[in-house]
Amino acid sequence: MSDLPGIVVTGASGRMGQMLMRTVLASDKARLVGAVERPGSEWVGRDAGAAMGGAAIGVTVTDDPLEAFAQAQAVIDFTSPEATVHFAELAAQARAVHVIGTTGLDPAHLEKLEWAAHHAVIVRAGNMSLGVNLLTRLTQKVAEALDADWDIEVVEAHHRMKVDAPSGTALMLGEAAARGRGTDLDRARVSGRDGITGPRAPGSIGFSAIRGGDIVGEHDVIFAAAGERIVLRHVATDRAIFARGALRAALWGQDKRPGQYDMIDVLGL
Ligand SMILES: NC(=O)C1=CN([C@@H]2O[C@H](COP(=O)(O)OP(=O)(O)OC[C@H]3O[C@@H](n4cnc5c(N)ncnc54)[C@H](O)[C@@H]3O)[C@@H](O)[C@H]2O)C=CC1
Ligand SMILES: O=C(O)C1=N[C@H](C(=O)O)C[C@H](O)C1
Repeated sequence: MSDLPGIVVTGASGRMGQMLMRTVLASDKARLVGAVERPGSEWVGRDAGAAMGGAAIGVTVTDDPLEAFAQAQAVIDFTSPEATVHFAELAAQARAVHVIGTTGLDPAHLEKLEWAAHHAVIVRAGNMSLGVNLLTRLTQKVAEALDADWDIEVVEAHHRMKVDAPSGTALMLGEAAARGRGTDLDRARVSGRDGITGPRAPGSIGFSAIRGGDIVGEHDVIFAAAGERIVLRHVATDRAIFARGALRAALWGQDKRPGQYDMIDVLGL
């Protein structure tokens, strides 16, 4: 039997789940040992490769995460906040690295991840791509260099099926801008203006979300001053960038101590 790290992908039938399974199957650094879907999914009980429309791969999609995680060195999880919190507990019990791409987690969800991170490695990021993580660094630097005369706005666009807003990436970029400016995003954040809003609150960081069609993910960080404007932009055209980052995180986490990490740690940025 191969000693390559065994990976379980949760949310196997999802947009990211399928991309993740293809990425792991194509890798010579890891092997796919499990695929998990929610109870009631028509994928449960089917071979994961066949369910994706290809050849059988010998991995049956299951709705029993506990059984699947017991064979895994890492769980890659792009599902929903409720599912992710549940998986964190089970991955910690199995001492498997838990790579979390799920977005839309609220403070109560994040608190529950704290417990799990005492027992196992968690790598979580609202965006697993190299490009976006580099952009967070650039955003922080630009925000550090500019004074409060420069208004900061984050604009994001995603496909029509996306359920959370602002996107996890937009929040990462907003956090980076707030850090650079020495402020707290929770206080500075203004989302989705509508109606008679009055003039822009000085020092605020604004978020706007566009939803439509099959847009993979686009993010602009706008620094606007009187007479000039800087726009930092990332455009994702292929979900493979997120899957590659997630697999890299799963491998990176293998020899790390329990705790919470992000893609800046993984990429060494
Ligand atoms: N961090 C990153 O780089 C990225 C994060 N995402 C995030 O990943 C998440 C998923 O995105 P998509 O794949 O587009 O969504 P999707 O809706 O296509 O897939 C989610 C899958 O999770 C499954 N699921 C839900 N609850 C489950 C449970 N209890 N057990 C097992 N499976 C369960 C659903 O049945 C579905 O197949 C979202 O939060 C999205 O924002 C998406 C792309 C990149
Ligand atoms: O739901 C998506 O599709 C994406 N979600 C992540 C986010 O919320 O930022 C990452 C990427 O933009 C795609």
